[in-house]
Amino acid sequence: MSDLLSKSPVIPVVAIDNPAHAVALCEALQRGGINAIEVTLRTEKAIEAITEIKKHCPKMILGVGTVLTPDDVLRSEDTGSDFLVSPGLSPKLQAALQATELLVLPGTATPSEALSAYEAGFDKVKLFPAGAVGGANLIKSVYAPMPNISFMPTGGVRVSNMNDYLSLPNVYAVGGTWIASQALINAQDWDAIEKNAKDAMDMAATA
Ligand SMILES: O=C(O)C(=O)C[C@H](O)[C@H](O)COP(=O)(O)O
Repeated sequence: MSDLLSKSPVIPVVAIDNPAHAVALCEALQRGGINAIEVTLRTEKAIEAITEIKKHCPKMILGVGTVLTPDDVLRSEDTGSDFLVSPGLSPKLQAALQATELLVLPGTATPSEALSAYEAGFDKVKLFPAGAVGGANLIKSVYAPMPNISFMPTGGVRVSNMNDYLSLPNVYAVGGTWIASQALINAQDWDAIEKNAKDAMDMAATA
């Protein structure tokens, strides 16, 4: 299960307003070479969109993002998704995340939070909001004292800085909205999303 993300160094973080866009979005990402997606629970129809992807895009590694509550964990499990991502951890959310069989990538912003997440059983965490809390320098600095914890930075990651992160030994992936923004999805600009995906994968190949 922890190898789930090893084939995708880049995770598009998306907010889908219209579930009818979900499959075309995944197909555009896949044409661009990306086979993983994190669909956030930020929109009203997010669960419907996730269900569409699960049904029609079996090769997509499917994550649910913006998981904030125990109820979000249960709703996400019901969709048959592969992994869960949260922007942070609270005691109640942590207990619910410890109870799931799914791969969990909890949000952390400091070394202490990363250590707490590790103690709770999570050795792959997300660093959020990465750019605002120290970026690649922060992740680089914590490698020596905490080499067993690895990070997926999100928040301020773009094609121009993604390799600052991916070149570090304790980064397993980068995530972000720049590949498939809500505006591009709503405009159904699949060509632009395919190009952004391809550019990101081409960049990742040189990390
Ligand atoms: O809500 C969540 O659970 C998230 O996953 C947060 C997102 O990862 C960031 O908001 C992405 O930030 P940008 O790529 O800078 O737009």
